[in-house]
Amino acid sequence: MREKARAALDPVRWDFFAGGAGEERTLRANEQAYERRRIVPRVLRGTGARDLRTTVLGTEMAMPVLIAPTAFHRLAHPDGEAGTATAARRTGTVMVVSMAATQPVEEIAATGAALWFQLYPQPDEAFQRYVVARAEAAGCRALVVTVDSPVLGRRERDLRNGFTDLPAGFACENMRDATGAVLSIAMDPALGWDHIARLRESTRLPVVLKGILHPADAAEAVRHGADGIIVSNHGGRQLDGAVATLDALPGVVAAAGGRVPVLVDGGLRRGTDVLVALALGADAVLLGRPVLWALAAGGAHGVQQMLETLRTDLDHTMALAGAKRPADLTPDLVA
Ligand SMILES: Cc1cc2nc3c(=O)[nH]c(=O)nc-3n(C[C@H](O)[C@H](O)[C@H](O)COP(=O)(O)O)c2cc1C
Ligand SMILES: O=C(O)C(=O)c1ccccc1
Repeated sequence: MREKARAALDPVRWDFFAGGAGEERTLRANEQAYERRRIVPRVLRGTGARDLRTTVLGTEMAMPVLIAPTAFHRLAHPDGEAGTATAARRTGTVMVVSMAATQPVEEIAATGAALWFQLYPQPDEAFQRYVVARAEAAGCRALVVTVDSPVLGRRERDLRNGFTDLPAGFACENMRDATGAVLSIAMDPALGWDHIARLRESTRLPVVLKGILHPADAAEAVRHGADGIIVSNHGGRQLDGAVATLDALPGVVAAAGGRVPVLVDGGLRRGTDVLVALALGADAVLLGRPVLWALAAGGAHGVQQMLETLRTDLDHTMALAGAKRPADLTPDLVA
């Protein structure tokens, strides 16, 4: 799928989707962390047919894999976010809609997919409440608040290519205010935990903080009312040199202490990667670039094919490792 996407995409768009911050050390480290791990399988456990279904914060899913929020799907394929959502609906996968989506959340929701909505915390809290209300009204079932972006990462490929904004004819459709004007996504290094506490009070939806790496921040997140945590370094697009997410996962899981679900993203490419992340304590994982590659390669159908392939791969890997359910995946299965 990645090679098909590379062939299909304009090189500037390829660089935007593929690239990371700085030297791309963290981007590479995310995948390498999975390559380092080895599975220690159990035998003769009579798993029979596996059952990959799971429920996270009240949302049921066919497998413990969600679609990570990624910007600008219409730059990958004309099917756009609605195409990704159609694939999610057909495979029973949850899609996290990006605040930087190029279609309105109402149109994405019209596909019938189970959606969560991602938000960059906005210093204009009245506008933030307006966006949250819109996501709620469209039927989104959780808010994912991205906390690793006090400023935008330095993506050197984009700087070289002069890629600074969406081309003409595209817009961040969920950044429109009540008058229909499109506002810019603000990133504000002045924001602190009090902002999260107020956001928590402004919605009945579960609030999941995305971009936690330090165990002390996992504890702070729980203390400030977060309902879930996503261990993420933004796919290596924010702080280059940040720890690989798989290496950060056990510390965050220990700090969360079972009080809230812990999810992880970054570098997962195979069923074995999902197995390893779950064994090391994740309740579910998210996929970023694999979805973009599949969308670029084949639109909604490509994303559906990728998700079905991953599901088959995870099911097969679990059979070989002696696991019937996600809950059977424990740390002793990873060397
Ligand atoms: C092209 C691109 C755009 C992204 N846009 C967003 C975004 O709008 N909001 C967000 O929270 N994360 C965004 N991310 C980060 C992803 O949600 C996720 O953390 C990351 O892609 C996971 O790593 P992976 O691509 O190796 O699977 C983006 C990532 C990529 C590659
Ligand atoms: O989050 C990102 O990585 C990203 O590329 C993006 C794009 C547009 C607006 C905000 C973030």
